[in-house]
Amino acid sequence: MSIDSPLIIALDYPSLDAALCLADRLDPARCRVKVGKELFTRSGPEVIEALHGRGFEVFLDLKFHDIPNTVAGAVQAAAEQGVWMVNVHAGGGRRMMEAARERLEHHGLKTHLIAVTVLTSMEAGDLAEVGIAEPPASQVERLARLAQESGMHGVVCSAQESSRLRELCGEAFLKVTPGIRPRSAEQGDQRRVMSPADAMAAGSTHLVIGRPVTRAEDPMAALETLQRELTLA
Ligand SMILES: O=c1ccn([C@@H]2O[C@H](COP(=O)(O)O)[C@@H](O)[C@H]2O)c(=O)[nH]1
Repeated sequence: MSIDSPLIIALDYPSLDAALCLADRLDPARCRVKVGKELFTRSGPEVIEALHGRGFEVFLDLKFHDIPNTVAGAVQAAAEQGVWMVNVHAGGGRRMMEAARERLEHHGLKTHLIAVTVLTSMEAGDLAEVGIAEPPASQVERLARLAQESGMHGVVCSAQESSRLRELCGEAFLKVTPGIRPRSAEQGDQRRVMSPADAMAAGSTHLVIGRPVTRAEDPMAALETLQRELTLA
């Protein structure tokens, strides 16, 4: 199935049952779902099968970052499970990203392959502490350019960088943006945030939303409000 919605709901739950409990209330024609490190580490490939069985397109967000051969193998394993999207860290460098892309091409695997630039939880001080003097926006641009040259289909960035990346990398280059916060929502550990409507206006192609929906008192009502705000309802 191929859907138009930009929404990707992050199923950050500590068990398969909890994740499927929300998934069973979602409509796979109106959103995609994301499986991240916590859920995948607990449930393994079973969760992917269960979500596919319910008709969802799945973004497997494991942010691979290792030597090129290891990352290529991991990306191949993800793609062979039929996920819609998988990601690596752009900081792993050109050879790592190229090895991942070439492996998918070699096996005719059509999974979207994207690269994480700078985590949306990071701000300038965090980058400085790990030896990066550039502000987040410049580091994101540098890594997005490298990701595009290495054949990635897009990047994970914050929506604050989407409009600049639209100019730099073009409309078709995917800008998958977590750190989405409706105005009333708590920021939590996120630092480079934006509201859903502003993120779309800025050029994000996909919005990743976790806690504002999954931790809401009424997750389905929170999602409805979001869809109405984006005129997707
Ligand atoms: O830079 C990044 C990359 C990935 N994420 C993931 O997105 C969701 C966001 O969840 P919220 O609850 O809406 O904050 C989460 O799964 C992260 O692992 C990110 O936030 N930033």
